[in-house]
Amino acid sequence: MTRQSRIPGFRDASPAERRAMAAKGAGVPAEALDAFASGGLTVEQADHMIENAAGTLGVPLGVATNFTVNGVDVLVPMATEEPSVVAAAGNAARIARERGGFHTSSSAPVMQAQVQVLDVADPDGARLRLLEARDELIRLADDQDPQLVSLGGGVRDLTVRIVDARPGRYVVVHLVVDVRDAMGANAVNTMAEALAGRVGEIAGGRVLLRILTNKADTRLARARAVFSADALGGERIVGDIVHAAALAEADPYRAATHNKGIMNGITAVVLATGNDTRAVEAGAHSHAVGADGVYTALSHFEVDSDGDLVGTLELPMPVGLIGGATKVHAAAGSAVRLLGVATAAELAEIVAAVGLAQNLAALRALATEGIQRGHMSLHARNVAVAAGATADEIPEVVGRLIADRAIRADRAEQVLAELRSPGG
Ligand SMILES: CC(C)(COP(=O)([O-])OP(=O)([O-])OC[C@H]1O[C@@H](n2cnc3c(N)ncnc32)[C@H](O)[C@@H]1OP(=O)([O-])[O-])[C@@H](O)C(=O)NCCC(=O)NCCSC(=O)C[C@@](C)(O)CC(=O)[O-]
Ligand SMILES: NC(=O)C1=CN([C@@H]2O[C@H](COP(=O)(O)OP(=O)(O)OC[C@H]3O[C@@H](n4cnc5c(N)ncnc54)[C@H](OP(=O)(O)O)[C@@H]3O)[C@@H](O)[C@H]2O)C=CC1
Repeated sequence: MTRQSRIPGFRDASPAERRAMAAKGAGVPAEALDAFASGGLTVEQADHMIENAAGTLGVPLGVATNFTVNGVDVLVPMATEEPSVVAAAGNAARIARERGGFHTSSSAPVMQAQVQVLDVADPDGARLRLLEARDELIRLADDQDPQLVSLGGGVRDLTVRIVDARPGRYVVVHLVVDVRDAMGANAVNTMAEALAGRVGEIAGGRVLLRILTNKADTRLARARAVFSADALGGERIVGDIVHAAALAEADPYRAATHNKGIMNGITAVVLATGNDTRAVEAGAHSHAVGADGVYTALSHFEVDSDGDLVGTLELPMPVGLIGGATKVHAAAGSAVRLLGVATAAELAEIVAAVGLAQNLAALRALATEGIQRGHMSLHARNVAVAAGATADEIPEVVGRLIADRAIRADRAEQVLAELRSPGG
């Protein structure tokens, strides 16, 4: 069936209606999204997931509309506590779909583990001895995960670096592993630990660390979209968005905020699908450091020959559909069903598209009216609730805060007091 992510009336529906509309749009049974209603995790389940579990923590789960990725409509589950993130993603996706939506690609799902060797008398000699033993070491690593190998994954390469550090020179072996549909940390860590003894013998040193690197620059996801100048508001706004992005490329102070905007979208999808947000964030920020050692923007914006804006984003995306919490958390399972993805690569590419959308929405707001009007209008609901407004009172309090352009706690309390006073 054809999937439909452009759903009239979605924003004005109730959460239960939205679940039904989203399931219909994604072509999955309505009950596939039931876990979104309960949060998908009991305290008993939580007790099996982490140590000293004392409960669970609820996070809002929204669905971003309007996404088209590689010609297919996608409804995107986003877990976030921040107002305006889900609206902004849907807003940019609506603009992108005019020019065909997002186009994505990814490298093979390859992760790397590092094995650090200390006290090596001849690091250059050790490096070549390890490379001579490459086939033996790869076989030893692959033997640790026959299931992964049978699925078409397994070790793809073994490389050796010499790292000059303060106390001396370290020989560092990199095990390069195709982890298929897993995030891969457990898989590659098991392999790295299994290699340690033999690597130490061959190098003639003492093995210390044996662990995945989160600088996952061999596992990249990419997204590209064209945003029409008309839909963005004209040539001047396109130019100003390019200037806004250019500042992020040139200035680490702006780059950190620019990339935070990208991660607003990325982390929300990564969390919703039960993946490791810290791994993705570590990969993204390490990738944002250029060859010159300077932290810069992860995305790029330029103007095409038609005068439209072209946005591109490429970053490490170590996400999986197997392992970690992805399979045990019912709401994460629902999120994956909503997305309709069958491989980790498909998930990674959609996450990159959401990151680009999020970035464009923020840049457009910043290059035009500023962030506060759109963001703070949506944040006004939080301010009203924090001031003690009940469900019946929220719309009136929010309306007055926006009209007064004073989205502040003290003003919300004042408005509430007025509303509750006789004749208010
Ligand atoms: C907030 C909007 C979207 C309003 O934008 P708008 O133009 O006032 O909204 P609209 O009513 O014309 O609606 C346009 C589309 O936005 C979506 N939309 C609009 N409102 C809703 C809503 N209530 N619920 C659900 N969806 C909503 C929705 O997709 C809608 O189209 P539709 O599908 O309905 O045809 C816009 O101002 C925007 O995109 N702002 C950017 C907000 C943002 O980036 N927030 C992130 C938090 S700020 C931050 O942390 C990062 C930052 C900004 O510092 C990063 C950086 O500096 O680069
Ligand atoms: N630095 C970091 O980022 C670290 C992260 N972690 C955590 O590691 C966890 C992720 O580890 P990960 O290795 O993904 O999880 P798992 O070990 O749970 O899952 C991977 C395993 O699943 C099996 N498998 C079954 N089907 C597939 C398939 N289609 N594709 C790939 N593997 C398949 C494989 O073999 P088999 O059946 O033999 O297991 C594979 O080894 C996360 O919870 C993360 O938070 C842990 C340490 C460090």
